[in-house]
Amino acid sequence: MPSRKFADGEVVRGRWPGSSLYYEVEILSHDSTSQLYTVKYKDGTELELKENDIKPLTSFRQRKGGSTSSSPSRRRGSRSRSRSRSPGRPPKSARRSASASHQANIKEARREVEVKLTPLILKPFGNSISRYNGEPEHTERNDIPHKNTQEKFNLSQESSYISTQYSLRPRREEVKLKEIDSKEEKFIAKELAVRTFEVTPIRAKDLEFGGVPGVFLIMFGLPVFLFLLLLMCKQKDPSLLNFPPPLPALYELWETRVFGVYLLWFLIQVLFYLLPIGKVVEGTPLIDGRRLKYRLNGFYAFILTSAVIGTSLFQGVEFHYVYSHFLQFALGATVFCVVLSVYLYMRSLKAPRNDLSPASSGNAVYDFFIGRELNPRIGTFDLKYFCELRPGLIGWVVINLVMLLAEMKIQDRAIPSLAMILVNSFQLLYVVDALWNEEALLTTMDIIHDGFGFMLAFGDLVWVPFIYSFQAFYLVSHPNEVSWPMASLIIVLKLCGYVIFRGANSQKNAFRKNPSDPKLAHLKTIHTSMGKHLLVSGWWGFVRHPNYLGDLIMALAWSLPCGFNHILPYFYVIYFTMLLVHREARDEYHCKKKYGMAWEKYCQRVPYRIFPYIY
Ligand SMILES: NC(=O)c1ccc[n+]([C@@H]2O[C@H](COP(=O)([O-])OP(=O)(O)OC[C@H]3O[C@@H](n4cnc5c(N)ncnc54)[C@H](OP(=O)(O)O)[C@@H]3O)[C@@H](O)[C@H]2O)c1
Ligand SMILES: CC(C)CCC[C@@H](C)[C@H]1CC[C@H]2C3=C(CC[C@]12C)[C@@]1(C)CC[C@H](O)C(C)(C)[C@@H]1CC3
Repeated sequence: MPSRKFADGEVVRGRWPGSSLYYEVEILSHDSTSQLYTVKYKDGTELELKENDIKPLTSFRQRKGGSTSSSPSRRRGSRSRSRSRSPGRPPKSARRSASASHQANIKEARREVEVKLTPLILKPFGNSISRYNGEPEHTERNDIPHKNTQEKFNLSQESSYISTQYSLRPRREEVKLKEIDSKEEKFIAKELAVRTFEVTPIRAKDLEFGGVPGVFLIMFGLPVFLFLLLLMCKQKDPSLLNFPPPLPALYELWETRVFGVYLLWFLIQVLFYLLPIGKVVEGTPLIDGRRLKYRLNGFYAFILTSAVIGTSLFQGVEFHYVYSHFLQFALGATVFCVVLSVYLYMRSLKAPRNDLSPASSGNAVYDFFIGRELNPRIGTFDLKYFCELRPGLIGWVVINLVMLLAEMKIQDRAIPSLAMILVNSFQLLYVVDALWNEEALLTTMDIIHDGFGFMLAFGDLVWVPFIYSFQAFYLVSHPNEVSWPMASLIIVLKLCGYVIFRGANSQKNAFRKNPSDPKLAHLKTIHTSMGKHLLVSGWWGFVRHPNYLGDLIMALAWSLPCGFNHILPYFYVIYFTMLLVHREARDEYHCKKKYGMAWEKYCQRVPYRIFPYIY
């Protein structure tokens, strides 16, 4: 068995990829198969390095003491020392007086290479999406310091040791600036991509959702909970104090015809997804710098689905069938999701390492849940992207319509209740908004970070359509008359939530797409060592997740039309608060890792996460 040279926790010097600079790093772990060390730089960046790229601290001290090593770096070091009058070099005395480790690093870097910093033009990518179908590309002008300006080698505290916005190169290399700039642009872009999306093996303590026992519980608990909830809601008195009804036997719930209808629905959505209509855009760069292409036709799929549903209604298709077999549909969707998850896991075993999700861990149970492969595709058909917005989200609106029709039939109404109209129109607005702004999905954690496994398959295909339609389902058997003044208040609440939700999401998306957008010129930002900026005023200066706040206010407005007789219709608000608090914590963890000190500065300036003055 090959032995390892460095132990976990050891502080050593790690080479910054692509450069000859070494920085102080801590060894986090070692993968005996790939022979790679996972190391952590002082700014929080975690990378995998080969043993050759790691040096013990002592080897540097030796050279400092005037060893006669003839290594290339050493040679460069002596060259640089001979140029003691270089403007980039501080006087000797200043160098000698430095005692802090940060200073030592800077000195070490100076010995390694005589460097010249050339600010680079970085095309906006990170979370921005570039169009490739003929539309002009925006450049991140706000982020671009003046080109060709030579700056002193000055490593700011915030960027810890190296700001990836700058390139470092030996002065002796006499290459034309233009050539270097274009080469560096490519290198830095690739390096940034790697830095952001590097797949680092996750240690057991880093597993999210309570690790293996947690995800095991979620996978078995959630489907059971879903059926209990639906059964409770069907009861005459859906009080929590009542005993939950017993779960029916599986054979009672399984209906092949229902499953056939579900498959038909799924295939229709696949067909709409494959239609060559709508703009094609590129997603965020993957670990290897590639960008996948996505067709944005979700809104068209929604229009076409509405046309199909409208025609079917006109033809007299019995939509009540969905209501009367609601549990059977939920089971059909769950079975489909389990089969899909098994397929996704099996195919991921053959996927190349670069295609794996940064969230995957190497543990089979955990990876089955979180998803091993980041973007499973069959040809150009992207399974995760498709499932995230189409069958479940559009299905939710169709189920709401089914509930509206069921209410009229069961309660013998000529028109639906005001409560049902409010719930239907609020949630319709939410879904249409998501489909209209489909492009924004490409920058979410689900697409960039999480794999496609049971979590998203179940969330997208079962949880969203069958739980998010819960208020409408509740109103079918538990009517609630809403007065007009009350309805007006609820509408105002919904609109407030929507303005915050849409305002925050649009502001961030517009900023990420083009930080020099004149409409955003009034906003304050802070610079990060990744080269990107963070908004610290406007919606994002109010709380750190204003979009979650808006979403939660809207969630409350969806439940209020159900009245106050039972807590059950408020289940969505409770669950959603838990989901977003947990999601916020996950995002915070990733941002801290990505942006280091800059994120901490942002947290100081904007101390509340979701609820101002509360949390
Ligand atoms: N209905 C549901 O069940 C449900 C579930 C989940 C989410 N959602 C909704 O989906 C939407 C998207 O949510 P999301 O969870 O994907 O997260 P998000 O809040 O849209 O995005 C978080 C990302 O935004 C960037 N960011 C954070 N602070 C910033 C700042 N001050 N300035 C600029 N960029 C900043 C960071 O990424 P970069 O810096 O890399 O750009 C961060 O990782 C939200 O509106 C949410 O409410 C709904
Ligand atoms: C453990 C499980 C119950 C967790 C299930 C989580 C999912 C239900 C959510 C995870 C990501 C969510 C999401 C939306 C819906 C709910 C999820 C699939 C979303 C499609 C809702 C509309 C938004 O506008 C959105 C497109 C930004 C959003 C994307 C994320």
